[in-house]
Amino acid sequence: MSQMKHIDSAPSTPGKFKMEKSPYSRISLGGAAGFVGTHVSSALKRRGDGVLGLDNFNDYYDTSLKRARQALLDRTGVYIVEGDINDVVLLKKLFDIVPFTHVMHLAAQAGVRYAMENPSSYVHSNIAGLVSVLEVCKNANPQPAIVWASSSSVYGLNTKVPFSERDRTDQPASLYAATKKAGEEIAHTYNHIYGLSLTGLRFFTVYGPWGRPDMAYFFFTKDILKGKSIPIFEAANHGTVARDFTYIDDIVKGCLGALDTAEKSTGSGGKKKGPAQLRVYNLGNTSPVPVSDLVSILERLLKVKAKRLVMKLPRNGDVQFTHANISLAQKELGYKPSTDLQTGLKKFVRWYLSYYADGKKSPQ
Ligand SMILES: NC(=O)c1ccc[n+]([C@@H]2O[C@H](COP(=O)([O-])OP(=O)(O)OC[C@H]3O[C@@H](n4cnc5c(N)ncnc54)[C@H](O)[C@@H]3O)[C@@H](O)[C@H]2O)c1
Ligand SMILES: O=C(O)[C@H]1O[C@H](OP(=O)(O)OP(=O)(O)OC[C@H]2O[C@@H](n3ccc(=O)[nH]c3=O)[C@H](O)[C@@H]2O)[C@H](O)[C@@H](O)[C@@H]1O
Repeated sequence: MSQMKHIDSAPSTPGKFKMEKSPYSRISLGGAAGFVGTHVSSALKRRGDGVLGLDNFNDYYDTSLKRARQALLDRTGVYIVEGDINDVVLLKKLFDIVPFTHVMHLAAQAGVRYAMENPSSYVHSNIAGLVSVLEVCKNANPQPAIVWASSSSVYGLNTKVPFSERDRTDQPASLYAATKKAGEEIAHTYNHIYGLSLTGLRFFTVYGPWGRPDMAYFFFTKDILKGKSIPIFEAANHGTVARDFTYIDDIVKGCLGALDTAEKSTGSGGKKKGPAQLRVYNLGNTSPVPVSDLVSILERLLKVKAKRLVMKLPRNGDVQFTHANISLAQKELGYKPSTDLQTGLKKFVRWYLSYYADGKKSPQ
């Protein structure tokens, strides 16, 4: 019942919620109050697309940050309906109000290590939730094109780098990775049986302003400023632990490229032009940086020396090294990341210091 109350409060006519500006798209954005969702929603809105957000505002991390992102989006004209992607009645109602041309599906239980604490939240959002979204999309007329977030974690224990889309993804190191891999297989099924157009994006460790407090660059910043020690994982084989850290603005461009090149399905009554798209792309940065170097950059930007606690990489779902081959996304989506880690972290730190400056908010 409470879900219905939320949707009843969604505007059903254009106003703040403008959806009808042809030739622009009408986009349903799941996970809009999340880190990536906030940036993608506002970029879409800025260029004239209609966006309706959906988010359940769960408390995996500080909900006040999600509410602050919501307030930011509200000012740009993006409305977020509060509800769960597993609520099929709610989803159908949204599709009745708006004939969406595209679905940008970013809602998920993110985070690699938390999967050991709360495995069922991953099954709920990343498997059951994805199926709910696809069930509703399959029955919608017209059928929307779907772009959704997979993850670099699907490469799992594969050590052949850089990872390209054709490489093996059958050795996930975490339950999170397994649910993202399952999502890719589920996408295959809905494309095969129902002709849904589906594009999966394997993001590589995204960072930037309005980011996620559970991610290392974010809580390292908080703890360095507090003078607390930070655990830096070192591989048992003494090899480098590194990530292909990717700045949020580059990821946004990749998402928009994927939406713009996604082929719309024709819906139940229409004639299909041919087999619907089923695509998957790496969205990374091509230059992995050791985690210890990330800490050095933060030290310089914050002008505080970190208390480093170097420890053996625990078996906690983390993989040792990620590196994206992005040539496919470059060719087909026009994806061209342009922000290096130093520049991107500078923007993050500037945001962090100003966001928490007034002392009324504190990072949790
Ligand atoms: N940030 C990264 O480094 C990264 C890397 C690879 C993949 N991804 C994927 O990209 C997507 C966005 O990630 P993010 O970093 O913005 O994470 P996020 O946690 O900030 O955003 C996800 C949003 O989805 C919402 N949500 C979760 N379960 C929901 C449900 N059942 N119903 C409705 N809303 C729900 C959450 O409240 C949250 O606001 C996720 O699918 C994530 O797995 C992120
Ligand atoms: O690219 C991806 O697919 C994944 O990127 C991130 O996962 P991760 O790369 O593990 O990001 P962090 O949790 O921020 O960790 C970054 C690095 O810091 C290291 N780390 C983390 C925590 C810590 O206490 N110490 C430490 O050294 C990790 O081992 C890792 O190498 C996101 O959290 C996932 O949601 C996402 O799916």
